[in-house]
Amino acid sequence: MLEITGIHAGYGQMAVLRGIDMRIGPGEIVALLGSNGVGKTTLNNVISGFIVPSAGEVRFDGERLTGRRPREIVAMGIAQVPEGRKVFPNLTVAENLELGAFRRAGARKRQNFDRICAIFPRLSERLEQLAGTLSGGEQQMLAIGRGLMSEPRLLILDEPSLGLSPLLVEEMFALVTRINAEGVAVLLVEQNVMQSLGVAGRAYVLEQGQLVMQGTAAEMLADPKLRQAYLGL
Ligand SMILES: Nc1ncnc2c1ncn2[C@@H]1O[C@H](COP(=O)(O)OP(=O)(O)OP(=O)(O)O)[C@@H](O)[C@H]1O
Repeated sequence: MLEITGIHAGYGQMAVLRGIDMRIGPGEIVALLGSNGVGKTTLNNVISGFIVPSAGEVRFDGERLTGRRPREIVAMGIAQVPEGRKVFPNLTVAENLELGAFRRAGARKRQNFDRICAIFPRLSERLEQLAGTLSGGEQQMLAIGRGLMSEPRLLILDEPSLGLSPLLVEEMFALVTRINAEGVAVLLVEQNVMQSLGVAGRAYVLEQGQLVMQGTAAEMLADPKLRQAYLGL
């Protein structure tokens, strides 16, 4: 479904991504693992159209995404939930969700709204609350809910577990599985290696702008290099 080929990208003179090849199939959960500053967010922004790569291309269902505007990419079926719970603090939960549905009207919008309330009961109990007064975990759920309002076939989650308490981290990963069970493919960008490999079918490891490891979650977990470098085992 998503095919990334030979992507090079950076900021000005600084090269960040140096030849990335990646595939995500329909209905998969794929984890993109790597420590701080290796280029994970940069790759997300290339997929979402916020950064134009200097070389390579991204295709979705065979159609070229590279060079398209972010809103066109959303309309094609890819939603990105950026790192850091970027909700509109002075709008209510319901209004934040509505904003995610800019390309849907009427009955479809209502259906999506109801579906998201069913996935996130915590949000459905707080629809009229200002988003800025939600807890950190609730804001993260709202950001994901807003992404789902555009009915994506691929949802990109950038560090959804960041800053959450251990219990909420568990809940977040369970939510990822639930969203995926509804047919949405997920690219899960995470530093939380163990839990990501618990829900993902496959994973890639990014180091200094290059993919250094890839395989099924089971292969990754059994790999001595990964265990040592990322799990300290
Ligand atoms: N707008 C920008 N201008 C210049 N450099 C940038 C910009 N955004 C990111 N960088 C740099 O690009 C490199 C990769 O950043 P990126 O945010 O992609 O990493 P990351 O793997 O997502 O890290 P983290 O897990 O810490 O979010 C870093 O060295 C960062 O400082």
